[in-house]
Amino acid sequence: MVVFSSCLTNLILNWRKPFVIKLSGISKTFKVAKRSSGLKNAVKALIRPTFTEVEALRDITFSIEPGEIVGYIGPNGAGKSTSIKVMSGILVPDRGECSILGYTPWKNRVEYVKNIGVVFGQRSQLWWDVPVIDSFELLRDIYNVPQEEYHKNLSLLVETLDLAEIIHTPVRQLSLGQRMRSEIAASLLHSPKILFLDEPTIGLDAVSKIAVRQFIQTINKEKGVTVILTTHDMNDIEALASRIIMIGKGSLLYDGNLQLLRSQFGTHKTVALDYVHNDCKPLYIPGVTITSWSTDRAEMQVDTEVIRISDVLTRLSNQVELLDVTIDAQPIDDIIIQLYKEHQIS
Ligand SMILES: Nc1ncnc2c1ncn2[C@@H]1O[C@H](COP(=O)(O)OP(=O)(O)OP(=O)(O)O)[C@@H](O)[C@H]1O
Repeated sequence: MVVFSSCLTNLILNWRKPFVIKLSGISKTFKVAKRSSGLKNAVKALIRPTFTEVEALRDITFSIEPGEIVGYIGPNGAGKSTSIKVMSGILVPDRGECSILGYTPWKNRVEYVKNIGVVFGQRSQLWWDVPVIDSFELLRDIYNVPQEEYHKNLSLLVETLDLAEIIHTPVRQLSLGQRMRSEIAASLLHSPKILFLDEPTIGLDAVSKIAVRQFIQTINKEKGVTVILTTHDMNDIEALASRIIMIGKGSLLYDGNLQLLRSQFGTHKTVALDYVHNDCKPLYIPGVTITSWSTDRAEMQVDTEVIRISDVLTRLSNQVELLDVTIDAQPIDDIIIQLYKEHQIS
């Protein structure tokens, strides 16, 4: 299994480090009513309902240090949102322990939530019909934020998230990107130490995505906020997270460094060559898959576990006069898909 050695190494390395988040053996099963189509079956289900169980989380264990940005990834239905709900105290797990800043999230909830911020990209914590600023003021009162702290945070958030022009607009009139920036601001008004972001860039255009990413980096660097980020966008992960935790079908599949994941699993490189006009046919080289070949340019995938790039170039330079070479690492998306396939969770 790939939970693997890096997981074990992490556990050993982190043995004595302080943790802000520690999950140990967290499991959660949902009981779902079975429904078949047709009126007869609907009546039957009403009289004698039958249930099936969905194991959303199975024995999830990991720890996170203060100031980390962790990418929490996995395919649809993997259990990411369920994990975030457990960590933010919305859901109580069936088994296992969870300690966040010394709190058990689903106990002492009122005190606990003063320390965390949560953004669900698909749901809003803002009041739909009132201007953004009114929601902010309500949240200030709910979290009991002192006036001075509130105003300091508000002006910083308005400036960095570019909210000045939309703060008096009712939420229902905002674009998705404007709403998301307001949601993120709302989650930070009470100066939380930990921020849970569940798909914060979903549906955003490229400019808004970059703005959200830059902001996450800023609050992490300048305020030391620990960030747990779930996303399907690997660009978010590459831009923000040096560590990823990957789950699939409720189980932990990988916990480790993004670069390590690349070097362990990213064994394919894309090589493009430009050469002096030449009519020769492509060479067969084990470990090399030619994806295009013309009289002055060739593109290929090289499996670096089979052959080194330098050996490929030496063999090809015997055949053509090289003008230019471009080598691209395997995109992280491909590596992730490969891992999902290996675990049969795609
Ligand atoms: N309230 C619920 N009742 C029943 N089943 C649920 C409930 N919430 C989640 N599940 C199930 O638990 C599993 C994990 O769901 P979860 O929403 O945590 O996945 P996810 O990784 O966040 O997926 P996505 O990327 O699609 O948002 C899924 O099979 C889902 O159908």
